[in-house]
Amino acid sequence: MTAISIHGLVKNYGNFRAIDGLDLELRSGQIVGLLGENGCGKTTLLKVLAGALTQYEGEVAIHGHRPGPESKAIVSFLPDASFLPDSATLDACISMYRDFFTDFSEDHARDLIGFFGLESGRKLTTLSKGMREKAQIALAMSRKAKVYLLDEPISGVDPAARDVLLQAIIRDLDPEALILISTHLIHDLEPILDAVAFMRHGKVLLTGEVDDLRSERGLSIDALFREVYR
Ligand SMILES: Nc1ncnc2c1ncn2[C@@H]1O[C@H](COP(=O)(O)OP(=O)(O)OP(=O)(O)O)[C@@H](O)[C@H]1O
Repeated sequence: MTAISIHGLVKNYGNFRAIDGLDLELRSGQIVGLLGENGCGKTTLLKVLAGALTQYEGEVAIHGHRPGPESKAIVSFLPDASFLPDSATLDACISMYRDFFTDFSEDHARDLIGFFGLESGRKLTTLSKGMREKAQIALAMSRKAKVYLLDEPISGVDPAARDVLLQAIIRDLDPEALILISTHLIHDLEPILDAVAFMRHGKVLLTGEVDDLRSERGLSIDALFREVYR
């Protein structure tokens, strides 16, 4: 089933074209890595899909809905910048999510927060970057969404903890959900990815299932990335 369908997407910031006629079709039930160099448009694309950027041209559909209230109800978006109020405790953040999102499971969030070793009474200001990322992931993944858009979710997490964190992301995941995850940490993400979309200059350069790409090219996705962008 098609989860995301994009045709001819163009997004300009003033005179600068950040997304330049992008086409992409992604089906449900897979974890897709959105990969590409700095500034190629990954965050911009995720923001359009999340409904956070509304001025664009082209066709964008998420389970048949243009980005807007109906799509936001089924999309869990984890932006790259911190979006939670600094002075709030994790308990307060959990309450906010409970109030905002009918598909949010407080039990699941508390379970993940405990699993990550975070105390829910702590204020966000007292958390390190990596701890904060873990908290944000716990909240975003505790919605029963159809589509998860995760923008660089583990960039601040230490290498030893990344694996555990990734396993926690996919634990209890609805097999019909789509996760689109932008990252530069390809080597770390590769074990959980089903497919990838490589971007360059606001377009999709290459897409495919990771197993197909690895056998066709005889390279890991990490090595393929280095070759493509050399
Ligand atoms: N608000 C903005 N105003 C003007 N230009 C912007 C704005 N946001 C992004 N851009 C430009 O659009 C292009 C795409 O940016 P974007 O953040 O989508 O890239 P990215 O692929 O996520 O990069 P990175 O890997 O560094 O996070 C960049 O050239 C960036 O400078």
